[in-house]
Amino acid sequence: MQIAQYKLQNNVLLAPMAGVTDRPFRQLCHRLGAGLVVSEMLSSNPEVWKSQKSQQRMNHDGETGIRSVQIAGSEPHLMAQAAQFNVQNGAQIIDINMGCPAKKVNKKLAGSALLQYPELVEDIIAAVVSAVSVPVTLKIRTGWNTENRNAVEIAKIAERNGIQSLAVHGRTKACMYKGEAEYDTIKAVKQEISIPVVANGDITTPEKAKFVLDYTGADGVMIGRGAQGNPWIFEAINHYLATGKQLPAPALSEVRDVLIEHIQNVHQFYGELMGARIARKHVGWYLAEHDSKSFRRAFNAIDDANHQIEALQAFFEELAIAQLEAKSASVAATAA
Ligand SMILES: Cc1cc2nc3c(=O)[nH]c(=O)nc-3n(C[C@H](O)[C@H](O)[C@H](O)COP(=O)(O)O)c2cc1C
Repeated sequence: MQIAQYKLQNNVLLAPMAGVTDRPFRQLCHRLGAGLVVSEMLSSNPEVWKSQKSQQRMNHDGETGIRSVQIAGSEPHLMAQAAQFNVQNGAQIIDINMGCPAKKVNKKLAGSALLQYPELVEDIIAAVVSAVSVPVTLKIRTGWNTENRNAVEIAKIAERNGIQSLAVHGRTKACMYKGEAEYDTIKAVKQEISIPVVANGDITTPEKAKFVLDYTGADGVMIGRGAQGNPWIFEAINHYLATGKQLPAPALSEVRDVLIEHIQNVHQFYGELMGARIARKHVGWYLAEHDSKSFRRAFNAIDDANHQIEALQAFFEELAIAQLEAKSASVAATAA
């Protein structure tokens, strides 16, 4: 997939997720095969740029891969200013958020609330596109609610105002995250515009990614929650799309090494205190599928990097021993 001058390394993208796709996680997903990673959203309100959270979100020092930065807001001139500011700060793509359903965002008429106002959508896109020389992409939902599913109208506005790629989450704002994503609207969008279309929503397996690509004709897929604690999903999908075959799940030792490297990077980037909090979230996601409730409870009480790493090492050692014991018990049972 090509976004203006940028040829992506593949068509499986990481979705922006505030509170999840922090810089260390994005870098990890990029290293493990995501075709493009998009930053968590940044408000267009310059008053909040000085906050520690915004400063960290704006820090691109040493970031590898194409730096796509998402902005959210509702006033065209502020959105244009935010786009310029982020480009000066290192953004190589500006992504506009018209998909977020959060009350806090929607009550300021930003995120998916904008879908109710196509004229304002056009003004924002035109202002941002003319303010920067880098490609501008857009992320939307299928509409505000079922009665107003206007993704095709918004897509046409986006294309004629210079948007270079459009990601569509197959739910309306009213759906929030309930029910299942639908892909008919994404298919209709793809048929009506010629810029790249990226399908998003409930893609959590390689088979689902293939189904959605085939069904919608989209140019790429975007993975959100399916990547939480599972940065291997990009490689798994890419491999399946290329060969029709499944990759084996990562070995326990690989999960351990990647998770520990990730947690070290989180501490390095965010510092001890905030790092410990962010690390807890990610560890919870990585270990959700293991029998780890009591470990996670204990882990959540640890607040320094070294002890967090030591605890993870001990957890994986125990898990490896338990797996070996289970294997030899099953071999013994078969032999008996
Ligand atoms: C915790 C969380 C935070 C999110 N933050 C953003 C955001 O900052 N910007 C955005 O455009 N979408 C955001 N989204 C929406 C996702 O990008 C994506 O569209 C949605 O999760 C559906 O994809 P999925 O089913 O693969 O998760 C967020 C979703 C979640 C679950």
